[in-house]
Amino acid sequence: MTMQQPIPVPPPDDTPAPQAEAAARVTPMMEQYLEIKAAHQGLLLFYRMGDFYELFFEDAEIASRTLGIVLTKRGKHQGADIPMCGVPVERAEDYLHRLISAGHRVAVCEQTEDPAAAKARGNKSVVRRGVVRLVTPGTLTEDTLLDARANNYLLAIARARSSAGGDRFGLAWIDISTAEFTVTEVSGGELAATLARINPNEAIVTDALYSDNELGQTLRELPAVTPLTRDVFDGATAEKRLCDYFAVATMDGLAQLTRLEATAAAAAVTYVDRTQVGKHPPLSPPAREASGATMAIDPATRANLELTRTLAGERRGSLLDAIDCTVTSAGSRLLAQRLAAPLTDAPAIARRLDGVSIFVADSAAREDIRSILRGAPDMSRALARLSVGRGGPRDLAGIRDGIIAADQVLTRLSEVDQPPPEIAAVMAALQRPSRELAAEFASALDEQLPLIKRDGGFVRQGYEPALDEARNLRDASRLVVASMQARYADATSVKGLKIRHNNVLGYFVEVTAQHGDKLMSPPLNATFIHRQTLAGQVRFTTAELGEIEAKIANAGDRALGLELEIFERLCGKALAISDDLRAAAQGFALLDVATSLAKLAVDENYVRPEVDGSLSFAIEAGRHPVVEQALKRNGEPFIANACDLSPVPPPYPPPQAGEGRVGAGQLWLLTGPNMAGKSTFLRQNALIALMAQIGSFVPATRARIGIVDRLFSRVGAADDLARGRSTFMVEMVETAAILNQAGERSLVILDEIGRGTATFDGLSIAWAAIEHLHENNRCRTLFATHYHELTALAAKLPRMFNATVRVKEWQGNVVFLHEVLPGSADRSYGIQVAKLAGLPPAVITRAKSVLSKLEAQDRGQTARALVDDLPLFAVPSRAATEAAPPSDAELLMEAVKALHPDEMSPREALDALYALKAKLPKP
Ligand SMILES: Nc1ncnc2c1ncn2[C@@H]1O[C@H](COP(=O)(O)OP(=O)(O)OP(=O)(O)O)[C@@H](O)[C@H]1O
Repeated sequence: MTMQQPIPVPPPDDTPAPQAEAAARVTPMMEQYLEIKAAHQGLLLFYRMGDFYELFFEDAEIASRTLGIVLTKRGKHQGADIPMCGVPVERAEDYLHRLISAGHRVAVCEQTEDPAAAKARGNKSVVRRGVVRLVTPGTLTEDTLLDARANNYLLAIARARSSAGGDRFGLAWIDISTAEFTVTEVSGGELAATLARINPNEAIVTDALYSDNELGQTLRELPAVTPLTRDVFDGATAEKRLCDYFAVATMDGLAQLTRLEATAAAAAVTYVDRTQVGKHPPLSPPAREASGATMAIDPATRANLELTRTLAGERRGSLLDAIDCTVTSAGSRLLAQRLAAPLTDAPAIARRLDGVSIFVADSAAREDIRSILRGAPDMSRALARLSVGRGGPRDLAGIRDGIIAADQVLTRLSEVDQPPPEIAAVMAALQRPSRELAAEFASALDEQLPLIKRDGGFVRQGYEPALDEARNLRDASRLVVASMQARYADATSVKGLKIRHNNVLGYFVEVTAQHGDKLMSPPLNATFIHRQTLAGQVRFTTAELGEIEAKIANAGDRALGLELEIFERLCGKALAISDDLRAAAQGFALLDVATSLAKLAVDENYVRPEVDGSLSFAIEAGRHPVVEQALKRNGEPFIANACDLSPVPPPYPPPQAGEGRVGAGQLWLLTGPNMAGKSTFLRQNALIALMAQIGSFVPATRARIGIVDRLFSRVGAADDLARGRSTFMVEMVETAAILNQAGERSLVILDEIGRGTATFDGLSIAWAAIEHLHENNRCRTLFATHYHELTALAAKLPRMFNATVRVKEWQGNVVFLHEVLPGSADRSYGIQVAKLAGLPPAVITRAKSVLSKLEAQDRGQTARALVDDLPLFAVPSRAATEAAPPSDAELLMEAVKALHPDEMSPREALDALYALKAKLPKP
């Protein structure tokens, strides 16, 4: 989070001492600067001076540090040098980009009158200047400043304090580059997960909220937070401000908002208005998001699962990167949005899946549509730029090409047999934009278009007779200049005589120095009027040249004026149908996502998941989407594994005394050696659930998933020193969140909790956490651990099952098979993995001898003895004795009971015998 300190502004009635008076005198320009700066505290002021934006005082210091540009001085203020630095206007976007990325906000101040006009008012007059725009991270529209594949959200957060406890928050987020506008209301407990999902580039809050201690931590997670005065968040005027923005008498027809949502929405539009200084970017009416409509995923889980970024902050290696086969930036943005907010409504998910299925089945349609979309422009961002006056001729062409592409897509889609509702809706959206508009744009715009409209040259010959006439005149006059040059060369007998043009002299005659005198002497000096002598050349003008110059300038100005008029006219026509154009753009994005997910499903061999209202979680031959792709690149296979956390249908397992609640999902305890693939297995199941609920096919041969409403993960461990938390503290904070919040519909994955502390503390915490998850949270859970002692709990907890990842030992080395099977691991093979990692042989030998001594003391027995004694392991809802760990004899009995000799191969029977023997207490 970045904020700036205001620069020192002199007190208005500062009366300087006589001797200091001269030094303290403020120049008129500095006076103007300070006045503008005072009105834009907290922003860097880009103050236009000729071809540069200059920054002064602390702004200059910040900019020179951030941009690595030279810090100079200009004059004095109150006796001290004024630090200054500048950026050239034509490269301003590049510098803006870097400042915004560093979290700064910038006020762009332009000269609003011609310097000549200022001069006319008097010699000391300063050119009038005004701020034309505030550039802030959340309100960008320029392509160069935006990431094409990500949304750029501005988020307003409004809080309602509740005396009954439990604050509520209204959230409104806008992407002005695409006109999206969404609102929702959440509780304090849901705030962090919702902010992580929206992932805004800038948030606005009241001053009070900004300095609120409780919220400080949550806000600091955001890239930029801007505090604003209370009036922006005034609930009483919210409705009116929204109505003003949308130019309606009442908001009822556009959206039904709660007061808190309206407050946040009004704050957001007020800020947009302020930053665009009078321009009014069109926004879609606020779409209200129902609470619980999306899977809640807290920030830690998002980070741990590496959904859109890896833990190292890269897009490459994230789930999004692995599944993103989109061909347009709008499609890529939509996919990222969906991944951030998986749905919880089974029918809505099924509709998305229908849209994907059709293109899985029809490869020809899929590829044809993808190739049309590949060439289609980003219409929504073109439209947004046009609406705030920052568009260029290529944006108009973007609208034209978008409509043409819509026609091509429609033609191709009409061949698809029985399009499902989602695709039918896309087709309806693509019909909307006016075809006449595309035809008109096609006849108006040239083939090759400049980026900016300023210099003209984008209207097609033949589109407007008046323009053609002005251009002809301009061009004909240029021809006249060419013939004049020939004539002058003849008349003066100076072959090398040239007529040239520059911005200072306009058109002029140029000869080399040796011919200069000739033209300055009679009779030629009657025609040639000397203007300038340079080292090698002498320059002249003539009366005739002056006349022709005026003609060319007039015709050129007229042509340019006409072109700009045409631009505005076309722009107005596009904006008049902006709703239709945005609907079509959204249609493209939807189609891109559907066809790209279909391509992914086909290329990667994914299956359509069955998503329903049950509590099932049954995955057959599941794979990790990211690890599988990485292994594939190296030509290695990924070993698929099943996972079933579905409620166990009675009568299995054998009913427990007093235990009538077998309806909830299972808890799998996964043990296995290091490097066996436990984390991969845990994550892959979470990712499969997530992919299913965004409406994607999944890496498995079959998947049945009962809607997951919250996803929790505690995997990996990292210090959070910035927040002053150790690895273990981070682990416990995240575990606490899970134990406090997970419900029956949640999916929880926990990897090695307790490992960050002393063995017995860790084991105890893990033990108690499993009991709590099983008895109180009753959620579908995957729990990986190296504490093999925990497997004993399976005998007591009816919905807990042990699973292990198989390895083979071969010639003293460990071979990873990555197969997940029922059962438990007998050891961790940590030393073998350490050997693989290249620890010195002496260390390995020593570790082995220490291990065998420790094993002789049997840590498990000690633990169990401790466990028997401790009331800690009693679950509140059950009798303490029920949760007590079983004795060795009980363990053996359980293991024998679990054997089904008739279903075993001789090999499996032999393995089972060895496993039983391993369970015998060590002498
Ligand atoms: N199913 C699989 N098929 C193929 N390779 C796999 C599979 N699962 C894991 N791997 C490979 O094994 C490596 C280690 O996996 P993972 O990190 O999941 O192990 P782990 O059991 O969690 O280890 P540790 O206990 O040391 O954290 C992965 O980087 C991956 O390359």
